[in-house]
Amino acid sequence: MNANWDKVFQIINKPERRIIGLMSGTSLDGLDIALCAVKGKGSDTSVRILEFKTVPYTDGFKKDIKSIFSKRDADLQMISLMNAQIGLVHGGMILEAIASWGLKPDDVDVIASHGQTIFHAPQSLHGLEGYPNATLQIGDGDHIAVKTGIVTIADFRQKHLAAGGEGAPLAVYGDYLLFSKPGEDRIMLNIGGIANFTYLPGNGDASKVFSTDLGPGNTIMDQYVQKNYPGLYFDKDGSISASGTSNGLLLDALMKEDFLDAGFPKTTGPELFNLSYLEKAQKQSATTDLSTADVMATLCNFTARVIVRAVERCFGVDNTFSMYMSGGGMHNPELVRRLNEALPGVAFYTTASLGIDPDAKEAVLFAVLANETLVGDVVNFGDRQGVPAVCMGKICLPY
Ligand SMILES: Nc1ncnc2c1ncn2[C@@H]1O[C@H](COP(=O)(O)OP(=O)(O)OP(=O)(O)O)[C@@H](O)[C@H]1O
Ligand SMILES: CC(=O)N[C@H]1[C@@H]2OC[C@@H](O2)[C@@H](O)[C@@H]1O[C@H](C)C(=O)O
Repeated sequence: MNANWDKVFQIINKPERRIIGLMSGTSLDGLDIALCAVKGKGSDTSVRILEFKTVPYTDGFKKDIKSIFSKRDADLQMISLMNAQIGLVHGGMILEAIASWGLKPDDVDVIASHGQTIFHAPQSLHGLEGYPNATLQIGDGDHIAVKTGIVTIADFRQKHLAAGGEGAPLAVYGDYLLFSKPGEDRIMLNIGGIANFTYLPGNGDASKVFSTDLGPGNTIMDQYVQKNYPGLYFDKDGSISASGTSNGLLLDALMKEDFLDAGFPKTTGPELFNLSYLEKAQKQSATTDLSTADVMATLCNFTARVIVRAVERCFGVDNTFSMYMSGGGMHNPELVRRLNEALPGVAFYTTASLGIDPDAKEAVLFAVLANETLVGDVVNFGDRQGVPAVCMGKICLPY
């Protein structure tokens, strides 16, 4: 038997696995690295975060990724180069993180790598008849495995697509396993570049659990700040949006989009929600002369409205569920204020109160997915559309 498999079997047979979960999302701000101690499988999974850090991307690296990100006419050579480059850069960041924690690569059993999404194309977005749902994450797993010497599980979304899903949101699997609680209806809201949530009914009925993208997120706000406030990457603490006034006409135009009215589950990305989307809405509503602060206030309100509309669609006016937030948007007080105001009576928490650092949550979820691939039984949600019963990821061996 190839010695690599011996290593994999040893990992499978351990009572507790040390898994590094990685996430580098649509905000392109950096790589989240969560070293997790994972025990058990399925609903008996337990996770302790041993270490966590976000390693910021350099400006040059951001620029390289942006040159091929969410663009239909990206340079094929650059995509090929970046597939290897992202793997190498992530591998280097992981080695540095491991050393900074006083550990060695041998102390880590597995890396669970999301990679960098560069294009998300569900049928609902590309609209091309006869073509499947598609999504593309680059940052090759073999490069990470060889550079670090650690077994790497990567490229999780392709199996989800192959089994009939849209390749996202994958949060549903980990959220269900880690955070379901008998007697409490929960919404696990992640506000990253794109906002999404998982609904976890308190009666534990797996056939009702789902996870869905909602719309933006921070993505349009981030893109607008980067264009109009040179030197800034995002609206830190919501100070720009708090200084402006939300414009009703522009907000109405932004809310007019079929995706926002489509049923759950659904997925999207910056391929739809971008500065062209904003410009179109500004033209339609004759609000092209708004101040940048007012545009930011409206965009912040837009994100809040998108989330609130989806929550209301799920629960009507019944506000007896609890909301557990994660993702960078929960650090924006102006956005959270708007959510609190629009959803009175809803108990807002972050996943910190469930023992998981909200900034690490998505990285942790990939560690859980990798654990399931190694030792789990397939999580079955009743084979409904959008949540196929699959384990995911490709196993990349270090030598
Ligand atoms: N202090 C803060 N004030 C306002 N916004 C913040 C703050 N901290 C983070 N953010 C927002 O959060 C974003 C990063 O969020 P996060 O890392 O969760 O996104 P992501 O994982 O890249 O996206 P996705 O989940 O869509 O893939 C930043 O770009 C910024 O918009
Ligand atoms: C294609 C893709 O990378 N989608 C991401 C993105 O970021 C948030 C939202 O859009 C979500 O659908 C997904 O990530 C999370 C981790 C998920 O799959 O659950």
